[in-house]
This record gives sequence, C-alpha cells and structure tokens, in this order.
Amino acid sequence: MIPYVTCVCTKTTRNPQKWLTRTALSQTLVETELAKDGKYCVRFNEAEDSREELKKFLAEDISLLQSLNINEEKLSLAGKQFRTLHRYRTRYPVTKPEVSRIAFLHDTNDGITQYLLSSCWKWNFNAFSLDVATGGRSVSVLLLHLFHNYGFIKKFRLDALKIVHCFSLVESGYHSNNPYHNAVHAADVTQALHCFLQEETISRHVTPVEIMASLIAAVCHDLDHPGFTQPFLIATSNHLAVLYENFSVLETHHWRMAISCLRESRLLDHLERDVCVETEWWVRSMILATDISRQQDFLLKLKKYMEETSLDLSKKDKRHFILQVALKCADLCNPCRPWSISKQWSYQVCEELYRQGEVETELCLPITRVCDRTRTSVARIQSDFLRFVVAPLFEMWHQYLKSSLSQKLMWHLLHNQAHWDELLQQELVELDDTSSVLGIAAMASEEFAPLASEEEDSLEDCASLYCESILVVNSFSSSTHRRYSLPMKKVPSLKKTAIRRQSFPLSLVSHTKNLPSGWIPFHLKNIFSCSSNVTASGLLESKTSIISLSSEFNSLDSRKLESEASSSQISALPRERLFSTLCGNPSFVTTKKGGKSHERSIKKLALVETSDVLNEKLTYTSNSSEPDCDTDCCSCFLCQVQSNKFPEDEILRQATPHSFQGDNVSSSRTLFPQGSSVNYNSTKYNEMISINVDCTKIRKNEYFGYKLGTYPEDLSLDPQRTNSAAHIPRDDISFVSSKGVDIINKQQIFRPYFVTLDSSGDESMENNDNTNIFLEPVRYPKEPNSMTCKQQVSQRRGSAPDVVPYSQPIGFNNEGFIIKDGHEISFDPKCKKDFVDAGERLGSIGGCPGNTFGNHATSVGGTSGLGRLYRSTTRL
Ligand SMILES: Nc1ncnc2c1ncn2[C@@H]1O[C@@H]2COP(=O)(O)O[C@H]2[C@H]1O
Ligand SMILES: [Zn+2]
Repeated sequence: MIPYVTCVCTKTTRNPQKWLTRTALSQTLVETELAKDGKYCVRFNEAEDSREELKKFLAEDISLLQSLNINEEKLSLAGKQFRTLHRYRTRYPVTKPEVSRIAFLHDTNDGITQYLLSSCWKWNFNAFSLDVATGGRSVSVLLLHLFHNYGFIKKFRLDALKIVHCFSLVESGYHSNNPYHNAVHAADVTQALHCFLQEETISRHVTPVEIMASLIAAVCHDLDHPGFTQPFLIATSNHLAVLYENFSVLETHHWRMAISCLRESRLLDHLERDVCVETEWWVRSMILATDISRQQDFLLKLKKYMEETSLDLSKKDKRHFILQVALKCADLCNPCRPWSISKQWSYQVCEELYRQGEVETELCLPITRVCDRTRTSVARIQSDFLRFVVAPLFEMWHQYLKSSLSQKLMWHLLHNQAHWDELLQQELVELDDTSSVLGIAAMASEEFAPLASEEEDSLEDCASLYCESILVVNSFSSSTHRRYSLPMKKVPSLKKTAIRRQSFPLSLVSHTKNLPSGWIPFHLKNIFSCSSNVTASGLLESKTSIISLSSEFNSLDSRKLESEASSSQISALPRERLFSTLCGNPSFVTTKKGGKSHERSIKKLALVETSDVLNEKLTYTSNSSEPDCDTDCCSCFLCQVQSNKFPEDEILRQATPHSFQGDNVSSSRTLFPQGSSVNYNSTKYNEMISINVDCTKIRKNEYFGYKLGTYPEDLSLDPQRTNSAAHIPRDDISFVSSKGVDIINKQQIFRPYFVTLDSSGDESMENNDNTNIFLEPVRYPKEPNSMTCKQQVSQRRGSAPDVVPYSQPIGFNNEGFIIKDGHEISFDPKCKKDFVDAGERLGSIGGCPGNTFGNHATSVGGTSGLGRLYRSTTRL
C-alpha cells in the first residue's frame, strides 16, 4: 500500500517530493521532478531492479501515484461544483486545531471559557469570544455546558463523552469557511434559544425532552450549510436540490445531518425508544421551521393564536409551535444583539451573500440582487432586512413574551436599525455628491426600489420581496431557460482551488495587490488573524486578534520561505515576544454567583483527549487542580474523571512530576520514567510550564502513537537509524502554565521547544523505565514529520482527505500584512483598507471574522506545526 500521504498530494501547489522521498522504498521507485511551470511531477522508476518492487504496489495505488502527475490534472477531487457538498469534503473546519483529535478543553477548567459560559444566560453573550476562548470549539463546549446545567446528563443518564462526540461531529459539520453559516452561528443561535427557554412564560411548561431536543435542533439548524442560498442550489442543479425536489432544500439537509450526528454518536441510544423518536421528531420539525420562506405563515398563526388567547402551553401542540417560533427568533436574532456583536454578524452574512454573487458571476448566472457587491451595500441590506424581516417577527415575539428580555431585544433592534439607516443615509449622500456611476443611490431608486419604498408596499410585500431575493428563484423567472433544470455540464465549472476543499472557490477570496518591493506577499488564507493583544481579558473583547499561522500552506511559498529562513531573513520570534502577552495574563477572574463575587484563579487547563473517532483510549492529564463541580453531583464529566469512573477501556493517567530549571535546556537530556511529567521552569519569565508527556503511548512498533501494522511500512521509523528520535504526537502532550495562562494553542509552547522521545535501541519501550525525554529548541523550518490527525482519521476511514502537513515552514503573509526582515509582522498603514478588507475576508474563512482577526488565534494556530504567535503593531 502506498503511504497515505503520497496519495493525496494531487493539488498543484503540494510538493509530493517531500512526501515521497521520505522513505527508502519510494525513493527507489518513484522520482519527482520539478516541471518548468513550477509544478511537480511524479514518475515511476522503470529501472530493471525496481520492477519487482513495483509489483508490490496495488493497481489502485499505482493509479494514485500516477495521478500525482499533476501536470496532467487527471485526478481531480473537485469533480463537483461545490466541494463542500461532495463526499471528499474535509470533515474538520479550519478553525479546528489539529493538535488534538477530538481534544477538548473542559469548560470547567478553562478560566476564560468558564467565565464566558457563566454568562451564557445573558443577552449580551458574544459567541465570537467563546469561539476564541475555546479554540474553535464553541459548539461542543457550549452544548456540554448546557446539557450539564440543564441536568440532562443525570436525567437521561447521558455519557459525557458521547455528548462531546456528538457535538464535535456537529461542530465539524459546519463549514468554517462560511462567513456566516458556520459553527459560531450555531452556537449563537443555541445560546439565544437558551435565553428564550429561560423565559417564565415558556420555562414553566416545557419538558426536559423538549428542551434537549430544542437545543439539539438549534445547534444543528444550519448543519452542513454550503454558504449558498436555496435558489442558487436550485439554479445550479445541486444534488441537494435534486434530492429534496427544490423544497426546503437546505433545511431538510440540515435536519438529516442532525439526525445522522445523533445516531452516529449514539448519544440517545440507551434511551427508551419513544424518547428517541420524540426527540428526533422534535428536532426535525423545529429545524424545518427555520425555513425563512415559511416565516409569514408562522407570523400569521402566532397572531391568530394570540388574538384567540389560545396559546396554552400546557398543550403539547402549542408548546411545539412556540418552540418553533423561538428557534426562528433565535435564528434571526443577530440584529437584536448589542450593536458591536450585531454589526459583526451583519458583515458576515453580507459577505456570504456577496460571495455567492461572485460565484453567480463566474457561472454566468443572473446575480441575485442582494448578492451584488457592486450594487448594494451592507447598510442597505441590513436596513431592509431589519425593517422588513426581523422587526415584524420580533414585534410579535415581544407581544407574546412581554418580558424584560423581549424589551431588550426590541431596544437593540431599534437601535441597530437606526444605526444602519444612518449609515445608509451617509452612503446615499456621499454617492449623490460625487458620482454619476450606478451606485447605491441609483440602486436604491432602481433595483432596490421595492425594498426601499415602504410607503407604497405593505410590510408583508416588502418582506416577501426580500425573502424572494435571497430565497426564491425570482431572478430566473424572466430568463428563457428554467435555470434549475439546466444540465450541469452546461454550467461552466468553477476554477479548481489549490489546496483545501472549501465551499467557496479560493480564487475569489484572494486578491492581489502590489506590495512594496522587498516585502513578501503571501497567500491570504495563510494568515488567519492578526493582532496586538493576547491577554485573557483581551480574549473577551471582540477586537482581540492574534496572528497565527495555518498549515494551509502552499509548497511554493514554503520553498521561498525556507530559502528566506536559511538566509536568516526569517527567524523565530524571540521568546519574550512570544510569551510576553501570555505572561501578562491575569491570574484571576471574578465571577458572580448568588449575588456574591468570587475571585477564581485561572490556572488550569485540562485537556481531555477523547477517542471517539480514532477509537483510542482516553487520556486525562490530571495536572489541573481543583475540580470545579459545585454540586458535587458525581455524574458530571469532571467528577467522573476525578473519581476515575471512566469505563474500563478508558484510562486515567496520573503524571509524575519531574522538574528541571532554566531556559537553556537545549542540550540537556534528562531521563524520566514513562508517563512522566516534565516541569519546565522558565526562570526568565518566572513561569512554570508543566509539560506532560504520556510516554506510555509510544511503543517500539508504533509510529506517532499508532501501531505499525495499521500503517504502511514506509511510515515506520527508519530502522537504520538507531538513534532516531520519535516525535511524540503533540496530542499526547499537554501543557499547563503556572501563570494561569490558558494555553489553548499548544503551538505557543511548541514553538520554543520540541519535545522528543529518544527511542534508541530496539528494545520495546513499553514498560521500559529508561525512556529519555528531552527538550530541544525547535529548529526552523522543520520538515513535516507526521501525518496530521486529519490524515490519520481519514486513512482509517479510507476516504481521501486533503493534506495538511504536520509542520510547516514559517512566515506567511498576505496583502496588508508584511513580514519585514523576517522578524515581525508589521502593518503598512498604506494598506489599511486592504488590510481591513483582507481581515473581513480572512475572518470569514474561519467563520468568525467580524472580530475580524480574532478568532483564529487560538484555533488555527494549532493547525500548523510551527504556528507562531505574532504581535502586530496595529490593532484594528
Ligand atoms: N443580519 C442579516 N442580514 C441579512 N440577512 C440575514 C441576517 N441574519 C440572517 N439573515 C438571513 O436570514 C436567514 C435565516 O435563516 P438562515 O440562518 O438559514 O440564513 C439566514 C440569512 O440568510
Ligand atoms: Zn441559521
């Protein structure tokens, strides 16, 4: 069998040579060659003595290898137009750190996350902040928290790990490169629904099963959303549109995805059949209700019920109806959030619409009006959307709830509406003053006339018009063809994206700009965020942003960088710069409980590595102190861990601390018994970082924690090199800083030190007390040394995912960011606009941009083996 990694380097910008030459076998059999156009080709070595060896390859392997000849572009994984919808779509969002498989920061152990979760009943909750704090795991963290707080774990005897598994599946089912329809939106909607469920009018009546089902429906309501509207899917004959016969296409898909996550995770398997059936039924009907084209029906029905005063929630059908409306409101609640948060969502949603417009242009389809970047503005869209779609819904909702919460929603809505109106006015004035081109003003009078002219049209008309423009195939009605029956082959295919399969063609994301000479341009998507402040309190702010690097790295750039690095133009960021912000973190957060303020130290990071996907054992690094279970329930996740109540096939590993001092550990090799913990005390920064290495996982015949037998020979350690050091999989190492730093991104630690395990000799390392652990400074750039978790997962699953090398050379940039002298990223003020634009786009790649550079810091950094933390000189 061919090394997995070689099978997936089909994309033009990958350098297959890197993978192929890694093993002796492939070196003799396969040659790589750099073609004139800078692409790599792969060829079989036809030499006599290679033939026998060649026979070992299976026919399919050979065809895979041949397909590596990317010049011929034979094998395209992008067979369909929308990659996210085809079966090769990566399961993991970009925001997800690859350092851990389904690693999971337990909410009760992470100070910042805990702080955010403790306020998740408040309306000013910021899902973007939670995304940052949890390293892109807002969904699983929030849902576990809610399930625990609602007492479902106890009541339904739910397995905490299954909850995590289930919602991790959900999380990864969202496309993180959608600006709006991503996991952060799911978390936001779920939190809003949670707020509604606390309302006295509702909470008095709903049953636990209904609450649980509603939360599941909320979190899954846009699952696997491709980032395009239904009319678009219909117009492009998307398979989903075909499958669901053009009716509630997306909602039906979301619902089905939701059920598949529930079933795959077996979360409810142990429950009585009718409970399962009821939950699934509830989830289905609630998700289907989010189809915005059904909004008018719901409003009329709600109005009717209220006039008849027949909304008696002790009746199940009425509860069902109200919960459907509640989810609809939660789905559309972003305009009712405080301005800073609401604005962020508005930009996200418009960006998604605009991207669709660009794709429509590429496909020569009529451009949906609200998707035309050149003819409409965010303020215009928002002003209309808030007035004609959101306001009618929330006015009714307020009439129904009549609570302080609903009052708050209305207040924010009106305030935000006024804000957008004002911005729109400014735009109109500016355009009036300056231009004769078709702009917003012209658009307002022509194209958007029906939306703008309140006086002439009733609200319903306007609302439906808006809905039409984003949901119904109105644009095609005048065309001679029925677009939705247009055969696929007539639709020009999208350009191939180079590296990662995304729901949106990258070519449309990137934009080229002339950079000053001597400044290195890099690809947009390689930068995820930028920022100046990485303090814990900063993380709570929407403007936080950190720059970190993704492994989405193209090899051509990488080669350029390698040469830069070797000429010392790019060198590692000095440690103080790397850690200064971390060291500056507060050690305490103040929380309020029962009216009293509590000061809590933030000093724990519990990293729980679960193994639901990989079928591995669970490791709980118990270096975090005090459990934080107030109720002493003994059934919560943490209690289970503390009392070692995990099922037998899961192991609690207790680290035995060893420590040594000093920063300069580069040459020291310190002997530690297996399963030990290395406490590295940085005297310089007065910071203790305990590095817990679970050595027991590394065995003689294992490579990166996996048994040899399951992997191709080529991937095993080189037997010739008796002194070869196996890199401990990063997932098997955890870090805790005594300073209370929430080390979400392990790269922050990995950056200065690379922990290696000396596997010298042929002795089995199992039960061998003489395992050597040593820390050595990372030499940059380091060659990829392992498959990513994603690859491992995919290999096990036998699918063909994309390649993200374990480690990548450093240094990335895109327009607006400059790597100057290779040392720091500074900001060229001249590029400000581009910078901001890029930020918005960038943000959108990870799905949580408005903030704009914020959310990837903790998350995406993790995807790169050499991800680094930079400070930018400018804060947006
Ligand atoms: N602030 C907003 N501006 C414009 N459209 C929005 C906004 N918020 C939500 N929407 C749209 O309303 C839709 C509600 O259902 P979805 O979440 O599927 O997709 C949503 C967006 O298409
Ligand atoms: Zn939604």
